[in-house]
Amino acid sequence: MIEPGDEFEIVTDTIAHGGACVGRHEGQVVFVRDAVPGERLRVHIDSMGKGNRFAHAHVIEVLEPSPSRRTHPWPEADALLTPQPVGGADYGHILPDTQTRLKKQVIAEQLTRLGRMDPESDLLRGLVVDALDRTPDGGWRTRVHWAVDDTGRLGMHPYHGADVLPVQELPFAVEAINALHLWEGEWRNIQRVDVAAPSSSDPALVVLTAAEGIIPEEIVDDVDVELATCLPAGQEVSAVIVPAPVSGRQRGEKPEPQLVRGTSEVHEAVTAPGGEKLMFRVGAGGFWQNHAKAPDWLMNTVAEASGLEPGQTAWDLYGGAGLLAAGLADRVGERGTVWTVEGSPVTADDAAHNFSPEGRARTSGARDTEVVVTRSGVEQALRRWAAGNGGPHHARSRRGGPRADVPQGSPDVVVLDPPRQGAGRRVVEAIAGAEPSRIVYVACDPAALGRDAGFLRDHGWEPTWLRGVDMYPDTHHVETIVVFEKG
Ligand SMILES: C[S@@+](CC[C@H](N)C(=O)[O-])C[C@H]1O[C@@H](n2cnc3c(N)ncnc32)[C@H](O)[C@@H]1O
Repeated sequence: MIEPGDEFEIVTDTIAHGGACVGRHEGQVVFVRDAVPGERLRVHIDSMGKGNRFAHAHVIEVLEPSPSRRTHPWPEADALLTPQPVGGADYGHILPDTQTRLKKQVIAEQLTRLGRMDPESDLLRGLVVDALDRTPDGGWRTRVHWAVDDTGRLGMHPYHGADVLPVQELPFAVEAINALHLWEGEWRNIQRVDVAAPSSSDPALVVLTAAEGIIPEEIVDDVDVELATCLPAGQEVSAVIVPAPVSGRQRGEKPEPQLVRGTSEVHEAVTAPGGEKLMFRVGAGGFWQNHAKAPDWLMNTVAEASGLEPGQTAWDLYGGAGLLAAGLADRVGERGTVWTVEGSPVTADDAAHNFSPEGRARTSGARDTEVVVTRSGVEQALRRWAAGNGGPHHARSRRGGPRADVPQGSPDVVVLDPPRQGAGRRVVEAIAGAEPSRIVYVACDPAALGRDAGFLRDHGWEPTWLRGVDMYPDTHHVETIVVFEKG
């Protein structure tokens, strides 16, 4: 029987969802971090899983390396160099082509195991995972964050740990982020530092989250001095301090965010399907895709996968600042309708702005497209839609007319792009109940996708198109797009 603290040799077999490799020791399954399939390793058992049925381990020594192993490009994240590697690059020790191949295996495995798809189906056998290029500076991430330690220095957390380990330059970040040298500051009274480096000519936006009990207004001057210490001469930046998040139980007025320099938003430039340049406003803390090349790829791929025709109606659930909605609006044109639903107040406000007359997220073919932006949880919005469209909670607005915040009529296509936990049974069933002809599921977690694919298949929806995209290099994360059609 394996116990925490045990050390032994093991040969790793396959890759598992979540980044670890699977091996066996005396008949028991062991999930080994920092490994590559097919390696002989010496491992240390860190913990046992549910009912002691499996164990979690990390590598102490590589006895026979895989030909796909490389020196980790980031020493602070290299498990062979440090006992507490920082998170955020758990595939860094694997050659890039092998990373993509392993991600393909994980998608296929989750769609088979949880989605009950046939592993021998043409779709799974022909699965392609595209890899997005990095920017010329070698980075890819346009959104990063650091934790702050007790002395005000920037750092990152280790895998599943609360410590803050000092970290300076981030090798995966685009140059515009590392150029700020923020690690040279002492960020007292700050608990977290986020940076957004936009694709437009706007300067990067630094969002500093105040420590618990600190009022942003009182530390504006300190933060400004610290910025002056770090930034190279002539380096422009925007910076805003936001208050510490409040838990549901805390009462009283929340302190206001305080602008320190520049503006509290950035603009993101994206190339639409016909080649036009669109611009999206993204406010401080608002959602935007992380990989510099992801917005173009996603907008274009999803628009095409939707198969939408002029005059049709599309739903864009978990819509963010309207990235995918803009591509859908371009396809349905001036007689069509797009309904986009977003739960975060900042991001929903960005979407509303982006499709307003002042916004710049419409292609020339979508100037008059009806784009309805609803700030709401998706589940609640779908309930309101059902109530206004003869569903189980059929109802009119309080004034007696149709409900203003949801469109009338059924969708032709539903696109959904939920966060990691996926959409879940209730949302999936509500979408199926709206009877679109096509559902396009954009997933950042293959296991949640597999589970939701299983729900859709229970209702007679079958995957008809599938594509992966490796837009999180050096991590185990991967994006998958699946088109489902009825029957
Ligand atoms: C993966 S992002 C996709 C955003 C957008 N499609 C894009 O590509 O930019 C998911 C979005 O869903 C929002 N969100 C998360 N849970 C939600 C919920 N239950 N209801 C509505 N929106 C939600 C998040 O704020 C985030 O903007």
